[in-house]
Amino acid sequence: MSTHVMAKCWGKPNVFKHDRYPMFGTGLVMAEGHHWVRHRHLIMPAFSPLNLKRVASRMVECANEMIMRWSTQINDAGGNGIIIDVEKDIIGTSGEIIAKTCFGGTQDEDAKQVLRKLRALQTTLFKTTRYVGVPFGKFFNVKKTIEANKLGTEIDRLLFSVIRARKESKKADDGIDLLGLLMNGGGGGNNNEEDVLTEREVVDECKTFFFGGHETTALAITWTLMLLALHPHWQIQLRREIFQVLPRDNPFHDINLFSSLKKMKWVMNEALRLYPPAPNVQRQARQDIEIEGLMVPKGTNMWIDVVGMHHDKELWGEDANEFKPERFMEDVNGGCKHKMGYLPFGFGGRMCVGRNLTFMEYKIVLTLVLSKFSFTISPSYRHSPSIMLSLRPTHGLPLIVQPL
Ligand code: HEM
Repeated sequence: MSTHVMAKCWGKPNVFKHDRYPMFGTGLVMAEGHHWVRHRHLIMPAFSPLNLKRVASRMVECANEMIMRWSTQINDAGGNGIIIDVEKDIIGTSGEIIAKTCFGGTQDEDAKQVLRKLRALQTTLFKTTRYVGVPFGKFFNVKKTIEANKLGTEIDRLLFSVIRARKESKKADDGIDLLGLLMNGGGGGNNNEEDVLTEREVVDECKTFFFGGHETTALAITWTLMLLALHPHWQIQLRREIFQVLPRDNPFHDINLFSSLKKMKWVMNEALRLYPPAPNVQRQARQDIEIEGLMVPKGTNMWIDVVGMHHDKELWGEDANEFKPERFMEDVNGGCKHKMGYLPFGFGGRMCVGRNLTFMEYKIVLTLVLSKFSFTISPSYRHSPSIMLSLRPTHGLPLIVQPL
């Protein structure tokens, strides 16, 4: 069966669309059919390399603030190094980055509130035992469902007010943050009414970017730092590469040089293989589908276990569980025996729209932290990855951070 036919046969499970509505609304992650085609077409230009280059300086600003906080903490403690919960700080920084990338730093307080409420919403939806998809399941935990809807409405209200304020103020940098681009038809030069998102649609896309855009990227960086702390020779290799490729006095002078950070890319690919921040992808059969003699009846929900697939020895070989960035040296698929075996950003037409933003943020943050500090695992670290929509370290990531 061709990929084209497959794409039309599968949709997002209805059960998740309803359950996750307060978080994503009908934003791109949940959209389908014509609605999805229109949104994807309008949103893609906002993530073009040119637009991303324009927001790079905001990423550098946020990452530098974190570096300065760490340096101050280390100096205050005598200058030799301290234990820092790196996950917490990286998620905070990534939240600031997505807020600035979305809102351009013009509505900082609103952005912070959106992030706080989204986090509370995530805890309500995914940290408690709820019976999603179980018949009458919503009656088992009415309180949590009401709480989630309330938070969803509050986030909507905040975002509507941000959009209206933006329309009234017409700030000079409106066009260079994601919100400005979405409000102007995605930055693709669209002027047709059909080609401009409504306020409601912009709100849902902002929620999607805010949530989908910061935690995943932060976790990619967090798991990478854990792996580098465990494999110091890779830490040294990346640092050496950074100093060879980027000018020491102004590393972000030319963002095009990032493409020469080859080892950093292998390390990122390997971290995303071992600890994919999006640990599973779900689909529902929109019609009866036959796959190599197997009949999947219409309505069937399917989970693609990305973590399982990324650790499958039949696909990756006996060293599947080992950290070996060099497997990506010659092959973007890391030598996986199946072309669909490596899916950190999903697949086909629904592949992650924000991956270039992630690559940029990942390289900026890693360049800055590795240029200033070395990392070792803290004795207090307990390895316990768990899934709360994304794959995260349950007890955070305490690392010993030392100045170079
Ligand atoms: C390490 C970082 C990231 C990972 C691992 C990741 C993972 C994914 C995956 C697996 C999908 C496919 C979901 C599916 O098919 O059901 C996806 C879609 C999506 N991602 Fe990401 N993502 C990341 C970063 C981002 C960022 C930075 C943004 C935006 C600022 C973003 C926005 C989206 C959107 C809007 C979609 C839906 C695309 C569509 O259905 O057309 N993601 N992402």
